[in-house]
Amino acid sequence: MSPDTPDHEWNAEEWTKATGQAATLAKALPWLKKYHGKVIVVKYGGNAMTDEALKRAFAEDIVFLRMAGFKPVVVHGGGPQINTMLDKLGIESEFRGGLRVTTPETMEVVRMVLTGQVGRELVGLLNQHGDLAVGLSGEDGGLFRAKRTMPVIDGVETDIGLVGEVVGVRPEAVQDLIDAGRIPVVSTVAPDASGQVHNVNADTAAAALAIALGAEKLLVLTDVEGLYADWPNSSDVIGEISPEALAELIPTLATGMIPKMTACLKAVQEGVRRATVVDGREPHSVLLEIFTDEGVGTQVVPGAPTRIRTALYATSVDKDKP
Ligand SMILES: Nc1ncnc2c1ncn2[C@@H]1O[C@H](COP(=O)(O)OP(=O)(O)O)[C@@H](O)[C@H]1O
Ligand SMILES: CC(=O)N[C@@H](CCC(=O)OP(=O)(O)O)C(=O)O
Repeated sequence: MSPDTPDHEWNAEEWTKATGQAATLAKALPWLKKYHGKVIVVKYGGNAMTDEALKRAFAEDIVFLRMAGFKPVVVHGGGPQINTMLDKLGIESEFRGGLRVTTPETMEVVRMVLTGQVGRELVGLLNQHGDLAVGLSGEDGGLFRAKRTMPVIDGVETDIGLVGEVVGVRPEAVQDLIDAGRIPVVSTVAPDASGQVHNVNADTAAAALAIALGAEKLLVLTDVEGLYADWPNSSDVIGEISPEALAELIPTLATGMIPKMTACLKAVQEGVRRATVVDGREPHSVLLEIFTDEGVGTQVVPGAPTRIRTALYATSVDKDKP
């Protein structure tokens, strides 16, 4: 049934369903009160955005949050989509320390795919629910200022090309959209002081924006259940962890989890109340995370003792959920 369905006689099944829905809505009240008017930055990851049904569910969640009085801001990645385009063009690409080695040629593709393809698609999906989304990139309105980064890989500072870290944020353009009731959708290419555009990991950019906006929460979608305590040997998930304990763990992490957890750590260290990594393969994972006590994924919260739980899915360390 929808708001447009004409009134009619209930049957027993419909009545049970409707009372269940009313109970679910009533249970959401504490979270609606907690987050009403608050900014939540949601980082939508490349691997969690390759399935059509998941994409539509994500768009519904974000529009739901906005309609419920929250202020969601979407920062998107697009690693898999960049890989596909680089493959088509016959350009080789490698990752070091979870970051893409970015030549000037690769940079052109990154910018085209993130801002011209992935961002556009996301805006289109969100706008099927009422034209609230507006896309912008780190180049717009001086949103991000990047500085070339030299990550430490195996103990050595390494040149990986046009890869930047965010050293400055002017959140006004995003704040204006929020104030106008819109949903900003941000892609994460960013110029340095000379105007040279750099490739910025989307988790890193999402954290920088969450800090600059004074967000209540940073929510990062990924393609695993959370941060595994002993990846890839066990599927035990860290449910909750303090920034101090996470800082100790980061040097032991691998691949994409390095920038992701570093971003969560920085966000919480710099004023975001909590940062959570959730499984974007789960439909409606954003609503699940926000409207449940139990919590899903891995939360970084100041003062939290490390809490480890067994995985919800038996084969979590595999990429594919059963
Ligand atoms: N301790 C860990 N816990 C969970 N995943 C880990 C861990 N260490 C490395 N990984 C890897 O990091 C990946 C997530 O990073 P990435 O692929 O960059 O995510 P996304 O594309 O969603 O931004 C996981 O799929 C997993 O292969
Ligand atoms: C420097 C760097 O690695 N940039 C990323 C930017 C996109 C991104 O972060 O996408 P996901 O969130 O989907 O991984 C890249 O080129 O893939």
